[in-house]
Parts: sequence; structure tokens; C-alpha cells
Amino acid sequence: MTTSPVLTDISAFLNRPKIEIAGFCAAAYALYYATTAIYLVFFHPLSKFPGPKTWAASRIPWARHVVKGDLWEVLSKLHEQYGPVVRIGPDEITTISPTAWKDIYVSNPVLPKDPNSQTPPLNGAHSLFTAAGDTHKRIRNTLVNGFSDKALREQAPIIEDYAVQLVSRLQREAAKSTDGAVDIQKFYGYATFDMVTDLSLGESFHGLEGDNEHSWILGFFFHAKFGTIRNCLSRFSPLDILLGLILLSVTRKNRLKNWATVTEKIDRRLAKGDTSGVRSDFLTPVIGKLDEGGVKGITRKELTTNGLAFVIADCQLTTVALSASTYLLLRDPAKMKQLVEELRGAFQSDDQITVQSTQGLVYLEAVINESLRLHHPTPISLPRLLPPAGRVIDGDFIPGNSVVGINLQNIQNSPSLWHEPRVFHPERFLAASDPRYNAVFEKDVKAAFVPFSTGPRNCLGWKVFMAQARVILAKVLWNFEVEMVGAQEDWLEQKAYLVFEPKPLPVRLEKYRGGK
Ligand code: HEM
Repeated sequence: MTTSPVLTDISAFLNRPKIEIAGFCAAAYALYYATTAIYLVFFHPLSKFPGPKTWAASRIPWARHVVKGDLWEVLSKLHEQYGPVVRIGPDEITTISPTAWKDIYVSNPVLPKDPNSQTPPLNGAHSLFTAAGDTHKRIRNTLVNGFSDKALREQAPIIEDYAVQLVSRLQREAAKSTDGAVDIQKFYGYATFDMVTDLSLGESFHGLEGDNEHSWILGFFFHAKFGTIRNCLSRFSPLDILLGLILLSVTRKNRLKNWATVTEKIDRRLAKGDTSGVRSDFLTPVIGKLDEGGVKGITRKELTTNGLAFVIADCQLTTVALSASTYLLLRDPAKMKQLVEELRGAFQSDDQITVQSTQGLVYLEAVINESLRLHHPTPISLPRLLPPAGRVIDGDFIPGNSVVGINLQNIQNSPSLWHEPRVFHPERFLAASDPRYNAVFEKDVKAAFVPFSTGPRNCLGWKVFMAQARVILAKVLWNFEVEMVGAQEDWLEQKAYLVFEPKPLPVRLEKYRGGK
């Protein structure tokens, strides 16, 4: 039998010195990499969009900044250099065009989230954040009534009660602090954690009463970081699987314990049944809609996953937003004075400050909006995957299977859309008829400000957030004269992994002696 010439060639090749074989393989890989890069940069359907060539050729530059936590900052510079639409990866573009909101997040059929931006749930039960298609619709339809205006009115006592507790705790902290400094960011964390655990799981963790639950809050920020890096590595599989396995094994004990705690609380809450009229929370309208078949309502596991997701979203984002508002006001005493005058003019005593009574305080609302604009708690892109046929987005045809998104922080801070975008001007959000409004703000493109996203996947909890932010800020600034400790010049320079990483915000608090 004669040996085939191909096999003879292969066997001759394999008999060459190992160093030569390794060199050949390296050269072949380099050639493959170079030709792919040339294709991606010059011939790929996305090559018509501007952007750095290195980012078009490979995911590595993008991934480097995800891991460093400064992607939001780098993207902002790229938009200034290249314009409203920038190619930031071989298959991804980002836009800060306000007219793109509708095409990307609202138009039918709704574009799915980019799967690479999602950490799959460990137990298979989706939260609203990770669910897709009909599962998302079913879960959202079941939970939505817990977030209506009516539901919020009934939930208000829970929010108000913890805001009262926050003021007492701050008073105690200020009294016992040797240098008078209190890290207000930490206590905002406790207050929002207590509020949202009560609303989502039926009982609070009592963080404001003791310090025992701070590890949960810090754990959420750690998981946001881990999740972001894992999702980034899913572009370089199997690195994501490896990282996942290592971290999952390290955190396994803790996760199981936390899951058991949350499940136990949800079970206890469900056992209480419909408590409307006595006490309302996010679960009140869901009682009776449990369906283990997952056909109509929601399964017990899904309810637990969603309960935990609400806790994480609220506790992290609301804490970051409240800390940013406080910091920005402290840096600008004239704006702080405006707000304090509005609050102390509206309320003679602390107990008048409620979810309802803080509605319509225009300067307070302007401060919350301007803080969200300047320092969005999640300065991320909301990436969506195009169908294979592609789609026209904002007048441009985007080829199939590309990823497109709007970065919340970038669109809210672009000099092309805002007057002095990095300056704190709550006045820009006042009505044009308000004497404090200035015509310079007519340059602002308000359609760019969509901090809770839009369409069927917009934020379910935005009204809850606004209620918490109004009541907490109003109570703290009504009750205390607040002063910053140190200059804290670079406080806004924060790393972001899905969420801005918390930075301590030391303040001095002195009790306000006015009022009743
Ligand atoms: C400063 C506060 C908040 C901001 C800026 C914010 C922002 C957002 C944004 C931009 C999205 C869309 C995410 C995406 O498309 O990938 C979202 C979704 C969501 N948010 Fe919020 N959020 C805030 C607070 C809250 C709170 C307090 C809750 C619950 C108590 C909440 C619950 C949710 C849920 C469940 C979704 C997923 C909705 C869905 O996909 O159907 N958020 N949020």
C-alpha cells in the first residue's frame, strides 16, 4: 500500500525541529489575525462608521477599559473626537443621537438585549433584567401592578418610616463621631436597603438599627464588578467560563446562604397573603398569581430572583444617586441654599415631609434630575442586538447581528447637546417661566435625557426611586445643616462596573433648630 503524498508532507513537517513548527504556527496565526483585522477595519459592513481602527479590529481595547472601569469616560472622549456615532468594536456601534432612542428601544419588533451583556441566572429563574421575549412579558405583566401610582401611594408609609429612622441614625452618628464626620453615603445605603428589602421581601434587614448588614451592600457592588468583567470576557470564551468557575466556587457558600435568607423571607411574606389595607409592598398585587407551570403568572423561584434584583437595583442606584445629589449641592452653596429655602419654606415640621407632600417641589425635582444627568448611577450603554436582516436606526442602515446602544452617561453629558454639560445647573430643568431659568439652557436637547430608558424594557422602579430620593433628601436637608469634610475635589472621578463604585462622602451634620 502506498502512503498518500499529503500524509507524507504532514509527517515530514512534524519531523522538523519543534522551534520551526512553533514559528510556523505563530506566523500562520499572525497572518490570520492581520487579514481578519484588515477585513474588519476596511471591508466589514460597519467600516462606514468612524472610530479608532484598533477598536474596529479587535475587542481588546474595549475590554481593557471595561476592566479598568473607565469605559464611560473613554467613550465620551471618542464621541467628542468622532461624532455622535462611533464604532467601538468589530460588531458594535454606540450613538448619542437623541432621535435614536425610539428606533433602538421602542420600535417593534423590540430588539433583544445583547446576550454578551447579560450574566445568566445561576438557578435558571430569570429576573426582569435577564428575561427575554415572552418570559419577560409574562413576568413584567405580573409584577407591574406593584409599581403603579396607586401601589406607590399605599407603599409610601414604608419609605417615610425608614427616612425618619435615617434622620435619627444620622443624629446618633454625628453625636458619637469624634471629629464630627459621618460618611453619609454609607447611611444612605442602609436606608435604601431597609426600604427596598421591606418592599421586595416583606421585611427589612434593619441596617439602620445596627451595622450587621453592610456586607450585603458591599457584596452587591462586588457582584456588579464581577458580572461586568465576566460579561466582558464572554467575548473571549472560554475565559468567562473559567472566571465564572473560580468565582462561583469562592463565593458558593455565601451565595447559598444569601439565597436561603431571601427565599425564607419571600416564603414568609407569601404565607401572610394579601395584606392590602394594612401594609402594601411590591408583592401585594402578586399574591394569587403564583403559577409553578410558568405559563401565566410567576413561579416562586422567579419571584425570589426578582425580589433580590429589586433589592440590588434600588440599594445600589438610589445610594449612588443620593450621594451624588448631596455632593453636588455641597460643592455649590448657592444651589444648596435654594433647595433648603424651598424645603424649610414648604414644611414647618419634619412629619409634614412625605412621599405625597414632596411632589411638586420644583427645585428638589430639578436637583434630582440634574444629579442623574451629571452622574448617572449606571453610566453604561444599553446594548441591543440587531436581527440578521439588519435595521434602519436613526436614518442609517445597520447591518444584521451588529450591536447598537446608547450610553446613558455620554448622551447626558455631551457638549454637542448640553450647555456646560459638566456644570451642576438644576435650573436647566425648571420651567422656562421660572425666574431662575436662563435662556442659555435653550441649547439643551432635553430629549437626550432619558435616565430610566424607554419602551417595554424601561425602568420598572423609577417612581419608587423618585419617591425615595425626594423624601430622603428633603428630610436630611430639612433636619440638618450639612457641610462637606475636606475639599473632595475628585469625588466624581469614580470607576464604574455597571454601577459607579461607591466612594465615602464624609460630611458634618448639625441639627437645624428652626421649625416646630
Ligand atoms: C437612580 C435610580 C434608577 C435608575 C437610574 C434606573 C435605570 C434603569 C435603566 C436605564 C433600566 C434599563 C436597563 C436596560 O435596558 O438594560 C432599568 C431597568 C430596570 N429597573 Fe431601574 N433604575 C433605577 C432604580 C430602580 C429601582 C429603585 C428599581 C426597583 C425597585 C428598579 C428596577 C428596574 C427593573 C426591574 C428594570 C428591568 C425592567 C425590564 O427589563 O423590564 N430600578 N433601570
